[in-house]
Amino acid sequence: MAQYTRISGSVGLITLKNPPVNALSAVVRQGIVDSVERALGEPEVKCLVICGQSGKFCGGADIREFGKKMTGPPLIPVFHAIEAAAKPVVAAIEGIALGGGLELALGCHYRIAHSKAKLGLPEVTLGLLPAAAGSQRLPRLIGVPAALDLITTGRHVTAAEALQLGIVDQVTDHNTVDAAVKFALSVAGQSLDARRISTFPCPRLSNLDAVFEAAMQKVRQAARGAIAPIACVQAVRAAATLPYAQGLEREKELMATLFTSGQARALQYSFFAQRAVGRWSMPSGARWDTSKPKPIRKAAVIGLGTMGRGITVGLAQAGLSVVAVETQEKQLMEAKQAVSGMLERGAKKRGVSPPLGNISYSSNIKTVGDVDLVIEAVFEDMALKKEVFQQLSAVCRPGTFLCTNTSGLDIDDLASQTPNPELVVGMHFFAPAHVMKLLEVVYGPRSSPQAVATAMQLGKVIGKVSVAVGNCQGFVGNRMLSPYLSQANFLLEEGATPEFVDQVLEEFGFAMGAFRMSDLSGLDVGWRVRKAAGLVVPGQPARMRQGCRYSPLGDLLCEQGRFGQKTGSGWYQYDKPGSRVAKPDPWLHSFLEEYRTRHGLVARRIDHQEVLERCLYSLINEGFRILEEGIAAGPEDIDVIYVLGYSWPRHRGGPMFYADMVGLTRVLERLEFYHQAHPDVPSLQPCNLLRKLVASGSPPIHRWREVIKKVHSQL
Ligand SMILES: CCCCCCC/C=C/C(=O)SCCNC(=O)CCNC(=O)[C@H](O)C(C)(C)COP(=O)(O)OP(=O)(O)OC[C@H]1O[C@@H](n2cnc3c(N)ncnc32)[C@H](O)[C@@H]1OP(=O)(O)O
Repeated sequence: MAQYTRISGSVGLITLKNPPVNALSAVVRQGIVDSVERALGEPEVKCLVICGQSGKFCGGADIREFGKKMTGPPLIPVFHAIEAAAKPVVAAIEGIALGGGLELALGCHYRIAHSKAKLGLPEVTLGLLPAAAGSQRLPRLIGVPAALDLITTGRHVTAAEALQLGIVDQVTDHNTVDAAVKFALSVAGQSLDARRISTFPCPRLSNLDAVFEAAMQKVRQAARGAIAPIACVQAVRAAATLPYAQGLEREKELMATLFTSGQARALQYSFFAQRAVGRWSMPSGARWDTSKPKPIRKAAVIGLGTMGRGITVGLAQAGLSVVAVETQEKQLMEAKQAVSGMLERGAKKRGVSPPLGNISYSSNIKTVGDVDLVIEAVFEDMALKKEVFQQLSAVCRPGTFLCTNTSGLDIDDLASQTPNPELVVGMHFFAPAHVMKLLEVVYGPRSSPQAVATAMQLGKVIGKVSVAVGNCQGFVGNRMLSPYLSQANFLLEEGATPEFVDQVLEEFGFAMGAFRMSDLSGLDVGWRVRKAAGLVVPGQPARMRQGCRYSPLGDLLCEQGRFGQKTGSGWYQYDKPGSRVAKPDPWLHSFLEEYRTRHGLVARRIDHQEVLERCLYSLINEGFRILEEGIAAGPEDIDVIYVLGYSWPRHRGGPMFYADMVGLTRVLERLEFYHQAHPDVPSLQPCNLLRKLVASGSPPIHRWREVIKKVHSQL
């Protein structure tokens, strides 16, 4: 609702009340209309202030109303009524003014913000554009280049930047409503002619075409197929070239296309999925709301390689006290220098001082005796990790949580090295660990709910989106990647090139195709895992392992020392080791031809559809197996992992959402087709849960949990 009160007799105060973020639901919109009408009708009222309750101005349109039947007054006429008011209306912005929230403020005559407030038009991140006249008012207020930046990126700006850009008129460190009331009284009675943004001409640009061409090129490059950023540029162009009313029409047309698009659905699903993963549950019945985390004040990181350094930076930046341990003095000194550099660069960017004092460095593992939680981040080698866990068990005080940063090793096996396996959880960070948003929190069969809750909470404290998953080979992310990469390799055997496979996957929206990604992360990483799994043993049949098809192509490249970017060659060639520019490699093409000849394989023409379906559907099929086994609690967990950790295009929601969009029947049929053609590839065999979902009439993704529950109860 919107509550109307009077302050100091002559100020009408409208307070938006719709927890948690005062979104502009139908009731709130109606409340604003009624309150404005009332205030304008009261002769004693000289001016109005609009604010939000609980220190939050407004989080924008109510996203939960999208896709439902529209009720209540539409936003544009509401904002026009405010702008047209004959009494000054001041927005008192505390906390947030986002999307429709900022558009509401732009409809007001003045804007006062608290110094800690964040403002922005993030609609593009939901597959939309600021279609409550934001795309038309903002460029008129702050000019085209700045408006293009804000609207196409959706970034939030601080109150200080908003003041500099001219979005707000005043910033206060004190009570914002008091400041707004005082301000409103000071301007009451003055002419409002120069305060109605819709009447402003858009600031002229001499190089208008060049500015929009550059903006379009920039968003096309960054968008990877997303349509909303392009529509945002078109809407701002309308503001720059058309009268306000016509610009508004164009905004409406563009929004109509976006509003019902699959991309908007996917992005809005992704928004809620990222919040839903915080409400985790385990097959044992333990849940986020019944498991209390222990507060972590002091943590230790063991092993200061690339991952350990990133984790140390993340913890220190979040204000925790960190003991950083590396047993070799030389490496310790190098790590200290690197970590300090990362902290200094990060602090410079954020305009704060680097939290160097939060970290103490040591070459002695015994110095971790008084920490609340340890994150072991030594080399990915089970024997080494076991040794470290045994040492930790001896030196840590009772009750210390022991976490391992691993991308796939058995958490339970590691836990068995300690007298308290209930305190052990996996924390799978993604490189670079201080930047990447995703954290897989892996529980073993003996991990206590409190250990999981503590790791999830710590993830939140250091700014990660944490997803709780069960213990299995590769956990969720890497387990699903395995069939995807296998298919990519099989396609090479059958006649495709790395360039073609990558082109198809990048056109789908991945930042990098399977082969460019492997070159970046290093081919030796997978080689080591395959060796440990007993797959790379001399004397084995070349293309079969345990009765299943196997491609040794990656192993053969590694045997040649081709580890990817770091060695200057892998699936592609590079100018020099470490270079990032991948070029097609004639050597690789002849190598593939020789390989096919040696194994009697005849190259055939492979089309886009086959590449996409075999790579993506095998990955999705593994996702269904993971749900069936209870390794992930719901499809949202998998989708968040893929969007945040594996560069799955956000506007496609994630693999499980994509399967829902394609249609489960279609996914099942195509998997059956490919499995018939490749019976020796078990990952193409449709899994039981997928069949059950199709047999249940292919319910939409938000109802899959009901079917999953039934499948689990039958086990
Ligand atoms: C019908 C046609 C209308 C056309 C209008 C077109 C023009 C306007 C479009 C818009 O305004 S679209 C919305 C733009 N706003 C946003 O994108 C903001 C989204 N929210 C956020 O970024 C964050 O939630 C926040 C506001 C910065 C707060 O972050 P915080 O970390 O503090 O909390 P969260 O866990 O993220 O959120 C808490 C809770 O609130 C729900 N929520 C947040 N924003 C909205 C919203 N705009 N509508 C509905 N619900 C919202 C969020 O989902 C969380 O709830 P749970 O999911 O955990 O239950």
